[in-house]
Amino acid sequence: MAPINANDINDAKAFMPAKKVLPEVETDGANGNGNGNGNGNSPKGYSYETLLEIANFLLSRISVKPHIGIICGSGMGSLAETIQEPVSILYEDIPNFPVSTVEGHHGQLVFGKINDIPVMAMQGRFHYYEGYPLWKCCLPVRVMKLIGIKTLIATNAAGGLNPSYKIGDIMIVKDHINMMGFAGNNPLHGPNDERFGPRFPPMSKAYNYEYRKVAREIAKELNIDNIVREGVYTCLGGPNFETVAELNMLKMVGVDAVGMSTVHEVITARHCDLNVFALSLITNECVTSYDNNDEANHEEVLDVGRMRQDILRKFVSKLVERFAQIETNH
Ligand SMILES: O=P(O)(O)O[C@@H]1C[C@H](O)[C@@H](CO)O1
Ligand SMILES: Nc1nc2[nH]cnc2c(=O)[nH]1
Repeated sequence: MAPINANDINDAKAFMPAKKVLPEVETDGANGNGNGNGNGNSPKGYSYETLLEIANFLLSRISVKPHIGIICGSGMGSLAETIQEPVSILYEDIPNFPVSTVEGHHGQLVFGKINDIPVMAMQGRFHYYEGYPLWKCCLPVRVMKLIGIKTLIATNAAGGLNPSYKIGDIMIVKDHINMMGFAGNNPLHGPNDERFGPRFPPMSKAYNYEYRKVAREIAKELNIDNIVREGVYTCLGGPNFETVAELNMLKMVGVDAVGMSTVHEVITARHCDLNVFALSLITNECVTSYDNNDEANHEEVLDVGRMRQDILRKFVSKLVERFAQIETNH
């Protein structure tokens, strides 16, 4: 057969069904799996130098370096409202920074103090389902490291899979299952920059044991230990909530709560040696039976965040205070 050329292809288009307009999704320009830098130029993500520029841009706007970084989960942005002497910087004003596209994620960094401890909070995180490759979802974690953060507190909204969990419970994350990583989608995919961390970072102690112990003590002091649990989290790509069969499979492999974030942030944080604490607010009970007519929805997720905001603010304030003490004693 004669070879086809560009004109043949154009002619062929005339016989195709009406063209679908697809949203722009960032890929690495190689295999389209979203692990690359999003501009098609290299599979690496932003260079160390670009991240340093972002960190320096932020440092030029603040007078005190933060020690603890907080990522606010869906509907949990009010955690950043406990920050005293706040300096807020919109994501859209930060060079090379992604922007938030999800309701319940405000889209700004807030610097200041909680209980006199310098902190920075992400009021809004980035998710894979928004079209960002995983490395880009986690870019702020590396920026935190470059700014001088020692400890990351990641919060998220999650569906409760453990049948003993109730809506409004707070689950201290003791471990995760990296489902997206099983399929090869990992924020550390691509060439490794040793300035951040090793090629093969261990993950068996990802969630700091001492922090978890202190968190359980704080829960008792605040008299909320009846709603505080400890369990295993997993992240799926989203944006759809899970099917009954998927949830039953996850339950079988030991998942207690399911969400769409955190795991890749924690991997990135541990890679660059940040201490990690994470918690999930259980915003809905996962539907694991075909007889149950309930359906998960984002409005409910945001409502439960609002309902629990006072307790979460008190809990996180105490965590910040005690984690900072632990770090000074080390
Ligand atoms: O940012 P998080 O993980 O808290 O958000 C969860 C997962 C989805 O983004 C959203 C679903 O309601 O909540
Ligand atoms: N994947 C997932 N994410 C959530 N975020 C809040 N609830 C849920 C849920 O049930 N599933």
